[in-house]
Amino acid sequence: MIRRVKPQPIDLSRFDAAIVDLDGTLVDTLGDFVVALNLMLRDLSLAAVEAPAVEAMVGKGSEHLIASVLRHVGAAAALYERAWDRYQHHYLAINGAHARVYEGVAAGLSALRARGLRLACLTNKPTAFALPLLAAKGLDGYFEQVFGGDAFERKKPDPLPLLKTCEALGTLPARTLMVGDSSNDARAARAAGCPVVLVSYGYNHGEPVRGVDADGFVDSLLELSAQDDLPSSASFSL
Ligand SMILES: O=C(O)COP(=O)(O)O
Ligand SMILES: [Mg+2]
Repeated sequence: MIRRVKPQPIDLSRFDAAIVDLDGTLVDTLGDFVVALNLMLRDLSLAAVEAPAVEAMVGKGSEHLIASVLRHVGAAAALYERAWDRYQHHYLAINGAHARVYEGVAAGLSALRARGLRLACLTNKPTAFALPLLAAKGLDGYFEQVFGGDAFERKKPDPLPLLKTCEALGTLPARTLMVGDSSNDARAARAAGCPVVLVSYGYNHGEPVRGVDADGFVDSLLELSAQDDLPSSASFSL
């Protein structure tokens, strides 16, 4: 049976804070990933990868991405250390050059702040990649806290990073909304006890995002922050 959720505005007054994912939610970084990975592969004399294959591998951190790409091109896992070194070098050099902020992000973050929500950015990307990217895209000023995939012992979909981010914000998980683009974000949020809304335009490991167990879906962050006059595609069960 198809369960139809009557579209209704999310009640943002239920929340004190929002934790926002980076890749696939704030910034479309697929171009950066593809360019840095192909420079890495070239240094290792390996075949190049195409964007659709990379898109399905993004979201579980750089270690997972590099190991997946090496497997994808049929390279030996023993090349991992050298690959990681070359990847880091190239990614830091091009960080943000082939990436763009999604529509509605700046306005949506401003609106969430104006509604009194405190904001943290929580990504599986290394912190050393995340901080300069947010700054280069003019998004750093919105967030009180920024945590990368190396900030805690475990990454999303483990709940630990969300629980630690709530702790840093001083907010209760039940009053902290997770905003992401993938099942990784949703699983971490569910396990942490944070309500979760997913954007419809991200990566979600190459799978349709609306099949993920989440409390709602939006087509932009601006849509999330707009309580009135929601387009019909927005649906929430919160
Ligand atoms: O795996 C990554 O590097 C990106 O992860 P994110 O979607 O958590 O920002
Ligand atoms: Mg993401």
